[in-house]
Amino acid sequence: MTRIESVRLRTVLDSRGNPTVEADVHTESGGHGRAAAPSGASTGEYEAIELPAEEAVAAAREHAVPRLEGRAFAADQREVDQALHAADGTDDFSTIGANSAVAISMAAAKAGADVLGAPLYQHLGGAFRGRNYPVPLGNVIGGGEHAADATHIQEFLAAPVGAPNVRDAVFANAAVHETVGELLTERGTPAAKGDEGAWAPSISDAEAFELMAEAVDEVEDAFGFDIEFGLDVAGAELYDADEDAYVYGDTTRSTEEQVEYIADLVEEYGLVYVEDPLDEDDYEAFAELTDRVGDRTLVCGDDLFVTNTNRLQEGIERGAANSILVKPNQIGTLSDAFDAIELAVESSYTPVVSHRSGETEDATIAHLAVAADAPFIKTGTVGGERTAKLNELIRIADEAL
Ligand SMILES: C=C(OP(=O)(O)O)C(=O)O
Ligand SMILES: [Mg+2]
Repeated sequence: MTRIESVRLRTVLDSRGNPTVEADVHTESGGHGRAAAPSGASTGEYEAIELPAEEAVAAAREHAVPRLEGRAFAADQREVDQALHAADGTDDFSTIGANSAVAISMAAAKAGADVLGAPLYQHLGGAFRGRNYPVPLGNVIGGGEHAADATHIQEFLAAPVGAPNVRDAVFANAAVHETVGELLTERGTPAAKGDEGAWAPSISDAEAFELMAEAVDEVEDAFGFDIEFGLDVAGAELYDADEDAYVYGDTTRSTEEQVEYIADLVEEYGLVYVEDPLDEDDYEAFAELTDRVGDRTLVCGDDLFVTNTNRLQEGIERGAANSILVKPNQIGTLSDAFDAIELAVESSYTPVVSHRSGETEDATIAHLAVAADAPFIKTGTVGGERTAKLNELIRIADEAL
């Protein structure tokens, strides 16, 4: 019933104005799914390979499409994703590109859901999913690789952990974003926005912490529920291997000092979430920090784990973290992303489903988070490619798909 009739690939615009891969999957029974690959800027060294979009399209047309058309069934996600792996023949999707793979994988899932007449989250997660919603982590102030001349820490993330429902949580994050904008105006600090729509003022990290604390308190009072905040440090971008130190402009910190610094920040600001506080190769320092603060905060591996079960397994064995960021395009298929989530949950690691800095209007990750019962989703705060996911979460909760 869901046999794939055609897979069409093209390049479309992403939010940075770069070309990215879009896939259309049609089934013989008339089902249709469309999905587009996102793209990172602060990418992890161990991610699956994103090829230049046109190259990825050409390679997938040659190697993957013939294995899918007339052969694979869209509703059999494992079969589709195994066909993508077989077509690629490498362990990092360097033949067809993880960008082609993930676009086809997600489009097939949507085509399968279309034929079955089920919302995507239910097709992926089953009948018992759709009652829990992830808390959105909202990027409010940012710099690093996402904006020039802004904070060293890549993302300051509002975390409305006390929100009674997903809609209130989404609006609370937007309110924190707006409040930070007002506070910046009051201080006479001009601010453009970075790649994910977060404010990107030329201020110190210390000032950003002050602003976050003030804005979160204000919005917490207005909304009447608990709002905390967290960080994506993107430590691999700060780490300089030659100096063996974390470089924050004129300030450098040794690994020991970095662990101390982050532990102090967790204490001082009650951070509920710290992503990539250390370099992507340093399981040991991750473990040291997790040992110190893992009972109070999520220590999340993004570049550390790259949604890869082998790297996650190593992290679990070494006690490196207690949370994993899940980005389907880091690993190339929805099946691989689900495997990472399942291994995480079995090992009491909290999965956090995430967007990339380069995005499209594709909202698959909203469905993935609900399907997998992920407690958190990181998908920005404002801006059309970010609200595409946030509004989809609101629609899922409203059963208005
Ligand atoms: C979303 C992120 O940024 P990018 O997509 O640039 O890796 C991140 O680092 O978590
Ligand atoms: Mg990150």
